[in-house]
Amino acid sequence: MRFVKGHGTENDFVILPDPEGRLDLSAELVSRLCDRRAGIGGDGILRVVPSTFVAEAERYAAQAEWFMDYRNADGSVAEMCGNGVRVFARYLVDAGLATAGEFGVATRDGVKRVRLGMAGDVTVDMGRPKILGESRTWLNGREYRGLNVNMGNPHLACVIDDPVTELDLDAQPRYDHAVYPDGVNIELINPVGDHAVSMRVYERGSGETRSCGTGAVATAVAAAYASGEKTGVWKVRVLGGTLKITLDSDTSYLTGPAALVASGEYHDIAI
Ligand SMILES: N[C@@H](CCC[C@H](N)C(=O)O)C(=O)O
Repeated sequence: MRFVKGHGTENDFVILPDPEGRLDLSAELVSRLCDRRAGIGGDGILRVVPSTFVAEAERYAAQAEWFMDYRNADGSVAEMCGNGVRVFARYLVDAGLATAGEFGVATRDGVKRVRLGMAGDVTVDMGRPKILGESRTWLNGREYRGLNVNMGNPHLACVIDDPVTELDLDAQPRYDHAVYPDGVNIELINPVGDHAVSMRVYERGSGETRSCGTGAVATAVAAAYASGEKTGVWKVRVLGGTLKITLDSDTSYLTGPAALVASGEYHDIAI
């Protein structure tokens, strides 16, 4: 199985080119690939498949030739991945499957427009964040309140007073299952300056990661909400770097680096 390894602010992915739509990705295979000791290692998988070959993406084929089939490291399926789309776009351009400039990528949350040059940052139009109220999480013996933000996938974005650097995110923080029946990505946020925040994230299906693009947009939404704003540009510092989020009145943009770092062949040895 051919693979390429890439990351966006150290949110890392195994990219699997599947031009003929032949790969059968079971949850077990995904978790073996993402295993950091016995596999290639990654927070998730990006299967690159023509939209016309996938029932759930066929309707997007006219606007987006390629479908990003995203899987979390535990094998679960997610609707969207913001850093993943940026890395996916970088891969398409690098592999000669798309031309630098602007184009659409099909995802389970619809078509995302990406903008990139031959090198440098990648910007994605992430759509309008949906604020669905407030909710709570419990970790390290504390309760934190936050905003329920849907970016195609579910988020709980909490601006907190405790320093995020001191949180223990080894285990899944508890959350309200009635609000999030399909699980949730949880962001813990400290303001660190004018329109600048520091964020750590516990991702559904992957555990703590060094960055999360959809989570960074949810973070900017929560930070803006906390300061009574609706639009503006926010810097979100994550463990793996910095992302720029632009909140417009009718959409949001995620900008940051995307790098391809290795390629090779995977030999699946199920033990
Ligand atoms: N890291 C991603 C989000 C990946 C999906 C998430 N874990 C979920 O299950 O919703 C990003 O950059 O947005």
